[in-house]
Amino acid sequence: MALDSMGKISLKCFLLGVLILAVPHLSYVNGLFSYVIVELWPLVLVSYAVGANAVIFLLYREAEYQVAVRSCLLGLGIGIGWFLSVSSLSYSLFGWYIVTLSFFHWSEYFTIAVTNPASLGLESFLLDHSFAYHMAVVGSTIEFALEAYLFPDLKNLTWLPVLGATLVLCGELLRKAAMFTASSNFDHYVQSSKKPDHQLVTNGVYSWVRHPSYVGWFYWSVGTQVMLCNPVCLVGYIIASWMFFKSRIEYEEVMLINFFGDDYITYQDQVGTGLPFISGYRVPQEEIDAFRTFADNKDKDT
Ligand SMILES: C[S@@+](CC[C@H](N)C(=O)[O-])C[C@H]1O[C@@H](n2cnc3c(N)ncnc32)[C@H](O)[C@@H]1O
Repeated sequence: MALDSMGKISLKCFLLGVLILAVPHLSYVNGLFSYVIVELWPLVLVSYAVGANAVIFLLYREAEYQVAVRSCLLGLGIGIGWFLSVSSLSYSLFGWYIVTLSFFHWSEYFTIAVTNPASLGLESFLLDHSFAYHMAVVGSTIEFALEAYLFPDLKNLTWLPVLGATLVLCGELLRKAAMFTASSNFDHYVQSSKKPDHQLVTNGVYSWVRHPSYVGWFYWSVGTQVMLCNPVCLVGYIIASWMFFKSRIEYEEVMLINFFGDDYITYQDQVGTGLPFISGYRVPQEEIDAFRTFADNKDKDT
């Protein structure tokens, strides 16, 4: 798997953004420079962010610039989230949330750049996923801010955020493992017509569950709300994500049955979807029996 030029630009600009983490360490330098860093550190961080974006503006044009600026901002998100998480007790969980979101969106783009560059586009960042997704992020931010103000003790728990972070990490790992396993067969858009090279994947994490990337994303999104100790959004996220993946899996499986026929139906019999109370699209048993009898007879005739 070779990394194409957009993937390289994305990686470089993301790292340029993440490098903001090094800025406080410059305070070890003696003299006036050190004084500026220690006393005026918010200004120094803003200057770094502006400087990094100016470099990108000078280096890249058009499509490359669009990828570069998004990657850099997501890298800066990692740094800013980290600073927030270590500098303020009541807002430290929100800092982790920013780190989590920034890494997720950048790594979606980068993983597609590595595994399926033919389908790579700006939308691979999944930043414009849907209006509902944006509302979910805004809703969780508002709930966190309100509860941090009204019930600060709720945001000072330790075991719940650790549980949430574990869910986020496991969900992220499972999703990325699915993307690497399915490779060029994985597309952010559900395909409605079969590409000539589209193959059915049933190995690796696809032998554990039929929809590993959705299972990963489901637990990742629920994990973010556990991590934030957001009870209202936790319930909302479970219901909304479950409904979203239920309808998406049913639609996707109709397409997959069209593409792969009996091979996919056999796969469905052997492996579950991986999401609770979601069984996917099932062809009625009589139709499967009729089809298999027809296929057997056809084999005997030839
Ligand atoms: C966003 S990916 C999600 C894949 C899968 N549902 C999962 O959760 O890992 C959607 C694309 O993957 C393809 N796809 C889903 N399952 C597949 C499989 N087992 N083998 C090959 N392609 C698959 C679909 O055709 C669709 O275009």
